Amino acid sequence: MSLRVVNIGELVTNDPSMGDGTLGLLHDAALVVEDGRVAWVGPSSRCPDADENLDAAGAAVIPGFVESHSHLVFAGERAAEFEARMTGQPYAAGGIRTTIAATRAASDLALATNVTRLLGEYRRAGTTTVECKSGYGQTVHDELRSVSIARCHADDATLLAAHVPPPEYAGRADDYVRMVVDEMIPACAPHAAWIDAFCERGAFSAEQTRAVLEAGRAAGLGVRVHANQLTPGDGVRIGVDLDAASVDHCCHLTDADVDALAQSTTVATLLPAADFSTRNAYPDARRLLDAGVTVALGADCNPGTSYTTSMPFVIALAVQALRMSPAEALWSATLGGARALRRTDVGHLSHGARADLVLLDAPSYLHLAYRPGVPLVARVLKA
Ligand SMILES: N=CN[C@@H](CCC(=O)O)C(=O)O
Ligand SMILES: [Zn+2]
Repeated sequence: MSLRVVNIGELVTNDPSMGDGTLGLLHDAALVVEDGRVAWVGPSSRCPDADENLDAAGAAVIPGFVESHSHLVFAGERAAEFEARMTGQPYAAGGIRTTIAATRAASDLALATNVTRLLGEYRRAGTTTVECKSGYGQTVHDELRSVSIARCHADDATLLAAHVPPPEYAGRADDYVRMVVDEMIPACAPHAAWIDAFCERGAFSAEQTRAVLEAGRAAGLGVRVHANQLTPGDGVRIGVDLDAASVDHCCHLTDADVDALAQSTTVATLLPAADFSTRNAYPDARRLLDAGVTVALGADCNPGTSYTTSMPFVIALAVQALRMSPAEALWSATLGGARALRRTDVGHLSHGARADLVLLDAPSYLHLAYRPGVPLVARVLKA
């Protein structure tokens, strides 16, 4: 089964060998998909035949967005906490416990239904690859069902074993970490691809974070970290030490953190929608980019700090608030996300890539940032 997409006004391939600049831009282009993969890319006038035809009518086509950071396995919502924040309360990691209580009380069906609802939102807004974390259970039983639901519905499942010490371990975070290492990781690792921990005041210390990540890595999981979100700390350093695929948030970095990232293969994943919704400091994206760090952008959908699934919104925010160029922002939301998940098959439209295409209701990808808040995703094709 093959499909050809013709009359593409502007095609973003993210392959510099195929077109102009880092985005590998082509104009008046066409693309052929065979068995879910990109089989041919070139000028529309020379496009080979295919079983089916799709006329893009001069619109822009981009790779599907790659979301490398989401928390979709949860019950309930926290609009009241949001209102309190918007009227003066600071965000603190403790709000996570509200969602832990609701998630523990929810059925598997309710949790899975929430995940598929949010994945549908992501898809309609152009996202074709989604990593999904557990983390609102924080018992062996609840993390196991959370990570199993994540694996069943999302592309990549992450065991966020250390999100916040749950209420029954209040004041005993070391005991909680011991339970995670001895019981939770052995039970859950077979169902996940990644281990994650929230290294932050009010969540887990540097030593506790390292213990959880090392145990996850020893169980065969790749490493990712919630690092340096609310305060400066050791999360980035630990992530780089453990060859994390990604350190996420990165709002409070020292020069040493930036240098360490620049000399590593660890991606810095920026989540500006969380900073927008908490009114916290944005990360310094320019400092990271100028130092040569690979930067990804994610929406971080979760009920506490970032209840959005819109990567176009994140791109617009990255351009305005993080001072990224429109091209940098699109790259970071597509191929940057793929790098953060250590995937080579998504985030670009080179020959052989998974055919994840987004047709925009716009002549250029620039409109994603130029027309903020406007639903420009006209059609989404996954594989
Ligand atoms: N930072 C920790 N985890 C989430 C927030 C979770 C919550 O507040 O429920 C985040 O990525 O922003
Ligand atoms: Zn998160």
